[in-house]
Amino acid sequence: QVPTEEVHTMASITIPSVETFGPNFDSFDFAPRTISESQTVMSCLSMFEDLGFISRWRIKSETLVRFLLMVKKGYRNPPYHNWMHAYAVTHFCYLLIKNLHLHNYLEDIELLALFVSCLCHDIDHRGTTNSFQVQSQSVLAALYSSEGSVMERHHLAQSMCILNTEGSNLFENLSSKEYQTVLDLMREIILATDLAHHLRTVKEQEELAQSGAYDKSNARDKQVLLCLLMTACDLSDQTKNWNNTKYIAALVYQEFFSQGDLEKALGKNPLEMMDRERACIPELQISFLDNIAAPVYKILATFFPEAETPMRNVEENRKHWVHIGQLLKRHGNPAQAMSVEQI
Ligand SMILES: COc1ccc(Cl)c(-c2nnc3c(C)nc4ccc(C(=O)NCC(C)C)cc4n23)c1
Ligand SMILES: [Mg+2]
Ligand SMILES: [Zn+2]
Repeated sequence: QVPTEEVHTMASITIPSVETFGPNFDSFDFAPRTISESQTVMSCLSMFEDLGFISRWRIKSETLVRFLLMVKKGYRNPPYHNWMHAYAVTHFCYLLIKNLHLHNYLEDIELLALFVSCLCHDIDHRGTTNSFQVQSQSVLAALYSSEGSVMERHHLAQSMCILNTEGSNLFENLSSKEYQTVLDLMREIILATDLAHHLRTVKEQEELAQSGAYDKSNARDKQVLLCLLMTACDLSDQTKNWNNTKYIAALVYQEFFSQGDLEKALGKNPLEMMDRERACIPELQISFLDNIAAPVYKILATFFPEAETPMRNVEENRKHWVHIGQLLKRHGNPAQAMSVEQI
């Protein structure tokens, strides 16, 4: 259900080279959110082409364009979990494949599944958490709460719907065995984007990285690596410049505080990080970096020395939050929650 003329126009053009979108488009320091939203679908075409996916998997350009437009349309517009988040996450996956020579660690079909999962991983997100689905007894909770990872199961279901729609099935020219494999991989990868799942597997990721005994023929090793790479893509806004990090925090807390407002209206007590009256953003972000984001990029850099830049940038961003926190203590009333505009 995307306009046919738009599909034909975009499918008929020659796909621009990635350099069109910036000289260092393939460097870890490139911030994908500097690409305007109107250019994102075209630049996804360029990434598919540049990664060799179009010829390797015999993807028809009309099908690819329709798939990308359907995925983009599948995202709603909450402050953070919108199409631009999916685009930024997908761009980081492109950087990983280009800069870390992942072909020595993973099969081609696993890289395809990872890249497509990045595009789809948060589709139809409502800007609220899994626990909010259960608390508010949403339709999605009714469908999926018995298995957990409520939102992630919904993102997966929406992705499968698009792939099952005539004309937007990216994998139409894969063999039936390849087709089954890529869908199984997308299921694992998208379900792994639940932070609760990540927190259960991060220890294993660390041990595998430190052991130096990664074995490409070991299915579990490849699964653990894929989960690490997916989370590294999902949190990659933390690996860019301070301006980007500051902007992302404003978006994330707009989303969190809106959920907190809803929870108060429902007579529930929100978590401190969702309560605009209580949250101290610098403090919360320092603990998010320390407990969740920084370890991911440390482990990534342990696996891949070429991934040092993202790790260093996260450390840099933490220093900025410490500085902001000090300013707030010295000049602001510590009890007064910093408004997101003040960041
Ligand atoms: C990978 O999956 C997700 C899902 C949802 C979100 Cl919002 C994020 C995410 N992406 N950027 C951020 C930033 C800048 N700060 C965050 C602060 C807290 C949390 C959070 O969920 N804390 C709960 C605790 C039980 C882990 C998530 C944050 N986050 C990632
Ligand atoms: Mg998600
Ligand atoms: Zn995400």
